[in-house]
Amino acid sequence: MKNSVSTILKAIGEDPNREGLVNTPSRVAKSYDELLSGYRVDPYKLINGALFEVEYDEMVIVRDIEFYSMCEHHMLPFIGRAHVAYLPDKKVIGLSKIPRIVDMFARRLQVQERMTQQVAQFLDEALHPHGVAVVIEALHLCSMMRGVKKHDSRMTTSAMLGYFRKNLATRTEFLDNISRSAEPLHF
Ligand SMILES: Nc1nc2c(ncn2[C@@H]2O[C@H](COP(=O)(O)OP(=O)(O)OP(=O)(O)O)[C@@H](O)[C@H]2O)c(=O)[nH]1
Ligand SMILES: [Zn+2]
Repeated sequence: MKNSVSTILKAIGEDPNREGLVNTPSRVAKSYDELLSGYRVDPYKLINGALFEVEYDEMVIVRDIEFYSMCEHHMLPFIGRAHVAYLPDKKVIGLSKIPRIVDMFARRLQVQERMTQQVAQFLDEALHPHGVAVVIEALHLCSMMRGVKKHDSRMTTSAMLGYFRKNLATRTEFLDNISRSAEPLHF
């Protein structure tokens, strides 16, 4: 990775040996290691058995989970918030585990649609709930600082499984709840 970054520095006309850049290849390598660490995470280890049997069958919603991801087309960041809900079938998951799952899928080269589905599908597989819903809103730097240069266009994607897909009232309850979200996205 370090050699490749040096090559990029030369290709853009920089001198990779000048003082400010000498350590840049190793910094970038370290930084990618962190930003793209999601490939090396086993999601079942991540949830660490934090699944609990509870007689609770109403909707659980965790909203405004901030995340940082990288688009696979340009390797530029997209950042935003995920809102996740599920309808438990006797099993609930530790609260902190949902943001951890979002982070794990965010820290890969992604398109927002796939990331949305992966979060929903993993929760479905791990919890076997009556339904899962994931809505993600994000700003894509590739559309803001280059290309079409649209600063305010945010992308919203959703994945609805089980009752959230079949039952309009369930979906509406979730969407109403997240529409009362915090302040708008910004950099
Ligand atoms: N659907 C989707 N598209 C994305 C995402 N991230 C980036 N893109 C888009 O991926 C597309 C790649 O298009 P290309 O024409 O191959 O690449 P490009 O020439 O850099 O495109 P422009 O961004 O239009 O300049 C662009 O339209 C991006 O806006 C994402 O998460 N989901
Ligand atoms: Zn992009």
